[in-house]
Amino acid sequence: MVHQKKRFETEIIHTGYDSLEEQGSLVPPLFQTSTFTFSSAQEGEQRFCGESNGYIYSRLGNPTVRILTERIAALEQGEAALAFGSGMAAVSGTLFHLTKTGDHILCSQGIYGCTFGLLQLMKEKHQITHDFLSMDKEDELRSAIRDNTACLYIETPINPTMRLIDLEMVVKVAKEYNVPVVVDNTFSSPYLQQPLTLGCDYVIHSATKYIGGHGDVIAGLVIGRHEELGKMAMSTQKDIGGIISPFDAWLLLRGLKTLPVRIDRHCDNAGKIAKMLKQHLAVKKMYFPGDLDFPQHELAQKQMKRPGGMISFEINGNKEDAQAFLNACKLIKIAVSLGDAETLIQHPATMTHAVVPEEERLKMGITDNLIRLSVGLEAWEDIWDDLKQALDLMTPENTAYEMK
Ligand code: MET
Repeated sequence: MVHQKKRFETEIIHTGYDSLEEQGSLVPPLFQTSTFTFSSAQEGEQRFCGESNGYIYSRLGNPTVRILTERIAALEQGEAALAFGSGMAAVSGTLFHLTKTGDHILCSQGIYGCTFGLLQLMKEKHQITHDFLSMDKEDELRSAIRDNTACLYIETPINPTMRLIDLEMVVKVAKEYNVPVVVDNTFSSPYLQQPLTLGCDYVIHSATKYIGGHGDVIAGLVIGRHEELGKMAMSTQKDIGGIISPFDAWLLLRGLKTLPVRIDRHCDNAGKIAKMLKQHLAVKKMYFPGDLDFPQHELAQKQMKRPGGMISFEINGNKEDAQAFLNACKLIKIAVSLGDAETLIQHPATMTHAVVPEEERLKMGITDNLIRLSVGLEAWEDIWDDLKQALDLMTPENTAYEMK
């Protein structure tokens, strides 16, 4: 199919698929098959040695997965994409692709707990070391890049503190040293932020979150240059095998179609909830890029189309108070993950970032009273009513302890 570039909201529905090539089926077919038959032994031989094009086996390629990867590559404005069985398979695939024993990875000061765990593993097994850096000053960044730095690994917004990294600045410095920049774009989705257009080299998504959007898939995506991803496919997919299932790719294609509509609604709801949260006495600090007092509000406006649907906040009190607050929520579900229709709330210190040692966790800004909220698609008034009744229990006259 000749691909003529259209606007984001159109590409997300049409790219990579022509219904007339599939008997008019409006929706891309689900090729739920492990293997593909050859018309002859010779054809099998030709496919294995690359002399003829065609599918062989779903670990090496699948038509439903191909539509997904072509579509996400177009949305992130990359040349190619790979789909993995989880966000962490996408992270580990990318980092294993970019590093060798003895290398160094420079990370944003704050990364998802399991990514932190992966870096520990890479250090123990392959002597691949890492450092964390706020990356808010050019000179500090220059001094932190070493001869053996294999890549910069960045989350922005950072899970769960919502701190941002100025990608334009980071790319400028990284290019001086010829170091690739990898960005986990999960919190924004390609609708709000497209790091490759700023010169970053790889974008990663936990597609489990906003891209799937319905809480029914675990998957990951990597977008980047054709040549590099081709090599990554040969190692991390052909040989290590962390691929997505065709059904999960099909579910992601289904979820993806409504991404712009969903994200706009997530953003609308989050903006309203943030305004209310900020005024509540039980809320000590709030971290939301759309808040005028958010220290990086200007950067958010420069780098992101809208501030997103994630809010973190500290409540007055300690870990037990934070847990009591979560327990008092009724409509809002206590769960990790994010980007679903349902509003989800979680306690990073004991859940998503529980594996990070306390000292490191505090350096990342994850205190015991920090709470992360993934604002869902419900009526914002109902989300707020639920938060308010739980927060009201935390005010001095009516403390969490009375609830217990
Ligand atoms: C297994 S814990 C977390 C899942 C997900 N990455 C989150 O941040 O919520």
